[in-house]
Amino acid sequence: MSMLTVKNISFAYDTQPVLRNISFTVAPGQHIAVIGASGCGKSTLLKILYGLLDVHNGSLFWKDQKILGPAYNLIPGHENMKYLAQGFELAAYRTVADNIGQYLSNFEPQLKQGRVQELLEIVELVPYADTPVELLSGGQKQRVALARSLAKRPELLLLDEPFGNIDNYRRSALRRNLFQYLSRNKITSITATHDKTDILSFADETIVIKEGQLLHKKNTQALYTNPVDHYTAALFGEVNTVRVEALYPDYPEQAQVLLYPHEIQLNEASSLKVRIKASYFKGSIFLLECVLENRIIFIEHPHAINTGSLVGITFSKALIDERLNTSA
Ligand SMILES: Nc1ncnc2c1ncn2[C@@H]1O[C@H](COP(=O)(O)OP(=O)(O)OP(=O)(O)O)[C@@H](O)[C@H]1O
Repeated sequence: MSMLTVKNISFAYDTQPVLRNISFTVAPGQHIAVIGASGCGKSTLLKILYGLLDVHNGSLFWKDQKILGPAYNLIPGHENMKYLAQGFELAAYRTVADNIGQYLSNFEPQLKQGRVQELLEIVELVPYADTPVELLSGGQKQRVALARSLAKRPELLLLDEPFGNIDNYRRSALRRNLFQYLSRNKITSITATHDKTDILSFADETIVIKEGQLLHKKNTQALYTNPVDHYTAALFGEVNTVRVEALYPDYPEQAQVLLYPHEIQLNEASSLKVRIKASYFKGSIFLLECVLENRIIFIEHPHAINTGSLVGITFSKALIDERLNTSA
């Protein structure tokens, strides 16, 4: 049974539609990512799910209960959910521990203290328990807000760019802690994000929004592995559109395929040549910017290649067949 059902919802702040005919369901325990270009409507969707905005058309349900917006519901926000907004607010002069425990009952102080301690550990802020929030960095504040959103054990957690301000060093550990915690406690989550690591490692399913419309809701691995449109594939990083016939003359002239940079290899023997424009160091690999038939493509390679060199490239025929069948 689905926990959340969204049926054909549309929304506009003024006359310009922001979300159009969005429908999907969420099963208990799922972790869902919402991705899409900046301004496509991700934050707006989360606010609607939480009941902070009134939909113009359609309806949404928490289990069997209709989710009502502010026009029909005096207390904004749904009691079984928690929403962590991008512009979260904390009590600046109160300590980290006070902020995290802000909405917890004071009837059983020991219980409350234990809970706050557990949350401090998840967001790795134990040494800052007694520090006033105003003295923290932006990323530390974000971690306090995240801990506070977990405090009352929501059934569904709605996260808007939850790791936006957090440095890479902390981000990976925090992300692992958080999703382990959510899974262990059977908390369902919907995360709006730009970060492909959030998506690929932690989202069972991904919703893709383009200009206010739902383009896909799919298993994340399937969505990445079989890219069907350039917009979606590009949300995961660089992607190339390649004319198949350029390498395999048996294919129809107009056949094109989407290939990630790691799916194209340099090969001296190949008759299909690219001109190297630049090599970008990416840590474990170099990203080569190349010109193929007057278009820019990106290729991953273990080394840098001299700018201006003409090199052969190749890509797997089996992969092409798979891609062409998928997009057919
Ligand atoms: N309060 C508001 N009043 C009027 N227009 C708004 C308001 N909030 C957002 N918008 C507009 O609605 C559209 C969707 O905004 P939204 O914040 O939902 O996008 P987003 O996908 O979350 O973007 P980002 O990834 O940049 O956070 C944008 O065109 C935005 O300018």
